[in-house]
Amino acid sequence: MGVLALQGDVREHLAALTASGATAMTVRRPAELAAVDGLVLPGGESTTIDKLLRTFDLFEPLRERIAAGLPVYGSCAGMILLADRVLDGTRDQRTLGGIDMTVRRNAFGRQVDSFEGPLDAPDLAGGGAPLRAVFIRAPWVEDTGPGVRVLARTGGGSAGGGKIVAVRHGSLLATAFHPEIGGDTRVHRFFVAMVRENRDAARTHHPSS
Ligand SMILES: NC(=O)CC[C@H](N)C(=O)O
Repeated sequence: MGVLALQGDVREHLAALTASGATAMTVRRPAELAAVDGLVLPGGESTTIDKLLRTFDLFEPLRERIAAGLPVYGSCAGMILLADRVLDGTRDQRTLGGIDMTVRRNAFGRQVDSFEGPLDAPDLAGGGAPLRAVFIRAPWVEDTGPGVRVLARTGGGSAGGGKIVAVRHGSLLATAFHPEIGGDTRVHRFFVAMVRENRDAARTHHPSS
C-alpha cells in the first residue's frame, strides 16, 4: 500500500499501515502510484497538495486510478481532496473528487484550531472502546449523496457536535481527523480490510491475472 509523500505526516501513516498488517511504501512518482493496491492521502494543506500533485504529474494518473476503483483513504486535507464539492476553499481550489459529498474546509477552525474528542463511530470502533480522534484545522462534511455511508459523527451537543467526520463511498474512505496520531490503528485496519476485499474481488473477476 502507498502513502502519498508530497506533504504531511507520511511517516505516521506508514507506521500505522505496517502495524495494521500491510506492506507500505511512499508514493511520489507515477510509477510508484501504478504499483500500489491502495493509497493514503495524509493531512497537510489541501491547496498545497493539489499544486504538488500537478507538479509531480500525479493529479491525472491518480484521478484515473480513483475512477478505475483504486481504494483511497484521505485524512483531513486528504478528505478535502476526495470531495466532489468544497465550501470555504480558495478561489482556484480543485479536488480529485470521487466522494459525493460537500466538505466545509477549516470548519471547526473557527471555534478551535485543534481538539481531541470521542466519536460516535460504531463501524470504525468495531465494538471496542469509543474512538477518540484528533482534529487539526479540520473540515466537516455538510452533505452526502445517496451512495455515501456515514461512519462517524462528533459527539456532544455543542456547535461542533453531531457533525459528519468519516464517510465511505465505494472504495473511498475519508476522515476529517488524524487516526495516525495517538496509536489507535482501527481506522487503518478498516482501510486495509477494504483494500484486501477490493484485491480479492478483482482476482475473482479476473482469475488469470
Ligand atoms: N490537518 C489538516 O490536514 C488541515 C487541512 C487544511 N485545513 C486544509 O484545508 O487543507
